[in-house]
Amino acid sequence: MANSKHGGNPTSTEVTIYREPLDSPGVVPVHLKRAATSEYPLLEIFQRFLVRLQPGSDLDKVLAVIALYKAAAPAWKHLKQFFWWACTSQITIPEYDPVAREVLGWMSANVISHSTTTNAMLMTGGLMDPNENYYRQMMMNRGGQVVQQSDEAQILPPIGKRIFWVGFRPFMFSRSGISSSRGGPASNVLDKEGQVQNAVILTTIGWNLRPLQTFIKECHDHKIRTRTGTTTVYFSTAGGPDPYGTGWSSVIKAVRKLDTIDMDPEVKADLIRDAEYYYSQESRQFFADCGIPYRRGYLFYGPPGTGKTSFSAALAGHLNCDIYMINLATGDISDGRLHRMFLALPRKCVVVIEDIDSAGIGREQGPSSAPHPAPTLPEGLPPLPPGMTLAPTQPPRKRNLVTLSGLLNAIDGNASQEGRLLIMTSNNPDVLDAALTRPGRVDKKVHFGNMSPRAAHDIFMRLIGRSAVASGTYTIPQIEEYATKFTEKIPADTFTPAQIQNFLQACRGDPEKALRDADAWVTESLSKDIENDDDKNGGEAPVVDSQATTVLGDGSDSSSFVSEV
Ligand SMILES: Nc1ncnc2c1ncn2[C@@H]1O[C@H](COP(=O)(O)OP(=O)(O)OP(=O)(O)O)[C@@H](O)[C@H]1O
Repeated sequence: MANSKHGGNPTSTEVTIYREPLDSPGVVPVHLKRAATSEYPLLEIFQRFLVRLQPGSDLDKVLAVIALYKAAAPAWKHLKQFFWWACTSQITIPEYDPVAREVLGWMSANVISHSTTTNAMLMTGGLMDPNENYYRQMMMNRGGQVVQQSDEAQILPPIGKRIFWVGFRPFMFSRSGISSSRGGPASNVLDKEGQVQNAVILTTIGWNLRPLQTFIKECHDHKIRTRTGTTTVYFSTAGGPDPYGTGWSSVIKAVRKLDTIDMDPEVKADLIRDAEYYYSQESRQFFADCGIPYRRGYLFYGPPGTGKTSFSAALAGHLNCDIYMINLATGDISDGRLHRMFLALPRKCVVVIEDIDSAGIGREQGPSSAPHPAPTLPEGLPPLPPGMTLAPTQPPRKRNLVTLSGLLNAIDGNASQEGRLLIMTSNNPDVLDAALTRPGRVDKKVHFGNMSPRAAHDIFMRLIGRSAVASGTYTIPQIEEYATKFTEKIPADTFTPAQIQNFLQACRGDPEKALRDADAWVTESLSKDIENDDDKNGGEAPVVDSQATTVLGDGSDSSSFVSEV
C-alpha cells in the first residue's frame, strides 16, 4: 500500500489515501465488523462516507451492536425453534380441507372483523342475487322468519401470522400461500423448513393437542350456528383450474327449503326420516356394531325436470351439510380423478352423481374421444367429385373416461371415505348396470314423476298464492279457490313440475292471468310434446312404459314413490 494517511494535511499534489475504517482497531474485533458489513453493505458505504466528511469519526459503537446481533442471531433462532418445539403444539390443515374453511370463517367473524385489523383478504360469497324474490322465498326458514343472506363480501385473514386469545389461552394462526412452479397442485408444495404451503397452521402453548381440537370443534359449531340459509355446493373442476388438486371447486348458494319441493308427502317424509336417522348417533353405533361400512345410497329416477336434483340439494340443506355434485357425462373425469374426488370428501356430506345413465359408463375404459358419424350430403344433391370429402361439422365427441369398476371402487372401495350419503339421479334407470344399483350401494329407489293434481295445487299456492296474498289484493280463501280451478285445468300426471313452474313464473303473481292462460298453455304444450315424441320415435306412436309401480302413501299422488332395496 502507498502512503496511507488518516486525518493528515494533504497538499494539492498528494493523493489522500484513507485507512480502511473497518480495519482500524477498536472496541469491536475487526472480523466481526467485517461480518456485520458483509450482511449490511450499505453500512460500509455510509461509514466510509462519514470518515471522509469527518475524519476521525468512529462508528465502532454502531458496529458493535450490529456485530452483537450478528453473533447472537443464530443462537436466537435456535432458541426460538427450541421454544416452539418444546412448549407448543401445532396443527396443520391444508387449505382445501373443509376444516380450514371453518377456521377461516371463525377467524373472520371473531378476530378479523372485531379488531383493529389493517390487512385482510376479501372474498365475495358467489351467492345468488338475494334481492330476487323467488330465491328469497326458497331460502331456509328459521323460526318462522325468512333468513335473508347478505351479499356482502367476506373478510378473511390474509396470508401471514396472527396472534389471538380464546379465553386465557393464546393461539397463533398462520396462513401460508404459494403457487406450484411446476403447475401441479399447490397444496403439495413444501417450504424450506418442510412446512406445507397453502395451509392454515394453528399453534398454542401446551404439550398436547386437546386445546387445538377443542378450538377446531368450536370453529365447526360456529359454522353450524351461523349458517344463515346457505349451503356450500361443490362441483367437479373438470377442465377448469384446480388449485388444491382435489378435483372440487365450490360456490355458496341459498338453501332450498324442503317444503318448496312438491312431491308425495309420504315419500318425502320417509326420505327425510331415513336420512336423519342415518346421521344420528344411534345409527352410527349400529353400523359400527354390525361391522357394516357407514354409507347410504339412494337412486332418484324419473323424467327430466321432476325435482331429483332440487330435492337432493334441499335434503343437504336440511341435514346441515354440504353438497358435492358430480356430472360424469362431461367426459372429463377419469377413474383416478373420481377416486381422488371421493377421497377428498368430508365425513358428513351429500354426494350427487347426476344423470348417471347418460354417463355412458362401460365395463372397459374407452378412448378419450370418439368421432361423430361421417357427414352426409342432403338428399337430392349430386354426389361429390372423386377425391373430395365433406368437412366434419362438429368436433370429436368426448367419450367417458370412467369405467364401471372405477366408479364402484370410488363409491365403496376399500379406500373410499365413509359417512357420505350418495344420491344417483337417472332419467332411465333400466339401462343401469345391476352392480351399480345392488343393495348396499342403493338402499332406496325413489321415482320422481309428473305433477299430480295435489302437487299442481301446491305449486300454484307457492308461486302465485304467496305473493298475491302478501300484496293484499287477494284473500287466502280466494287464492285457494283459484288454485283448485287451476288444478282442474291441468291434466294429472302429464306435465313435469319444471314445466308448470315455468308457466306460473310467466304469470308474475297474477292468479287471474294464470287461470286465463292455462287452457291455451295446456293445449300448446301437449301438441309440442306429441311433436317431440313423434320426432323421437321416427313418426311412430310413442312407446308407453307399462312398468308396474307400487305407490306408497295414500295413493292419491302417483308422482313419486319409493321402494326399499
Ligand atoms: N317436484 C318439484 N317441486 C318443485 N319444483 C320442481 C320440482 N321438480 C322440478 N322443479 C323445478 O324444476 C327445475 C328443474 O328441476 P331439477 O333440476 O331438480 O329436475 P331434475 O329432475 O333433477 O332434472 P334432470 O333429470 O334434468 O337433472 C327446478 O327449477 C325446480 O325448481
